[in-house]
Amino acid sequence: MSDKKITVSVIRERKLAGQAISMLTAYDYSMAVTLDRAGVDMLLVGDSLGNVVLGYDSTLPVTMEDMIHHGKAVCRGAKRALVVVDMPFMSYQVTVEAAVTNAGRIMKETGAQAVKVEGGEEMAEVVSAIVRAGIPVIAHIGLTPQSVHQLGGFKVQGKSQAAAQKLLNDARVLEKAGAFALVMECIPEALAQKVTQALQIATIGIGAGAGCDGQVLVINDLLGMCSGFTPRFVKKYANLERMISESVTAYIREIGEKQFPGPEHSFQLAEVELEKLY
Ligand SMILES: Nc1nc(=O)c2c([nH]1)NC[C@@H]1CN(c3ccc(C(=O)N[C@@H](CCC(=O)O)C(=O)O)cc3)CN21
Ligand SMILES: CC(C)C(=O)C(=O)O
Ligand SMILES: [Mg+2]
Repeated sequence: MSDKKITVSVIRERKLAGQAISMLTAYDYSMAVTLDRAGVDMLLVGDSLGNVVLGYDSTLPVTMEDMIHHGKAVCRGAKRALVVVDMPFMSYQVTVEAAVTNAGRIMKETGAQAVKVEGGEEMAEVVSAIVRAGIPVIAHIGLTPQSVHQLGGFKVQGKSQAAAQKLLNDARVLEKAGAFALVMECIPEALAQKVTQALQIATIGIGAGAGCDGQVLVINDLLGMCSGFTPRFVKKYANLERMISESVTAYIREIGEKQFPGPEHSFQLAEVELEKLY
């Protein structure tokens, strides 16, 4: 594996070559370093940090300052992976001008290579304006968590013929608007496959089946570090919560038993110096 920086052109070439694309969320420096070294292609500073890092029950309270703060940390750790920062709720929905200004702030202040925005055809103008400013954009359709109250909950999208047709149309319009990739969240596998075949740009699925050009997951879900969040699309590759809990329990016990710190963790004073003390 080459350690050259992944660019938007590399992602385009991967789609054409039929080579799978891997993406994971990261919210801090040490996780970014670890995932980057493991070879993940793209790191998403997701607004899911609202849930996972900040403890909100949705992504709606997340601010530009939150995204920039965590985006900077991730960019410092990502040598090879392409870093994408989610635009937070209300940073791009009010006016096209504000959307471009905020996308520009994210690029200037974090060093990310792209931004991501949620929404279908209604976001085409925003996407093309940001792209015109020279900023690569990933679009995001299907279950768009910033619209959870309009969607009426976290439910699979595109299940009726009309809803599926709208998503296919949204995808085509967003490609035309200049998005270089498309995240599809919680939609039927056959629909995601149809969209993937219809587009020249890469599709990245989360709960959208194996027919996408790539996959994304929230890192805490994959590692088993977010108790209680178990939608169908999550595969737990580890149980870090248990490992952390067992490690900390051992630490507490060893403190009580004077097992920690041992001599190897402590600094010694020469006997002659000790004798001089009065
Ligand atoms: N830890 C975490 N992981 C995520 O993937 C994630 C977040 N947080 N926060 C922001 C959004 C919210 N997301 C969610 C939240 C809930 C479901 C969910 O309950 N899905 C059901 C659908 C059930 C149905 O309609 O049949 C599922 O079982 O997958 C899906 C995505 C995805 N994002
Ligand atoms: C789930 C992914 C696609 C996302 O938008 C996030 O983590 O915020
Ligand atoms: Mg998001």
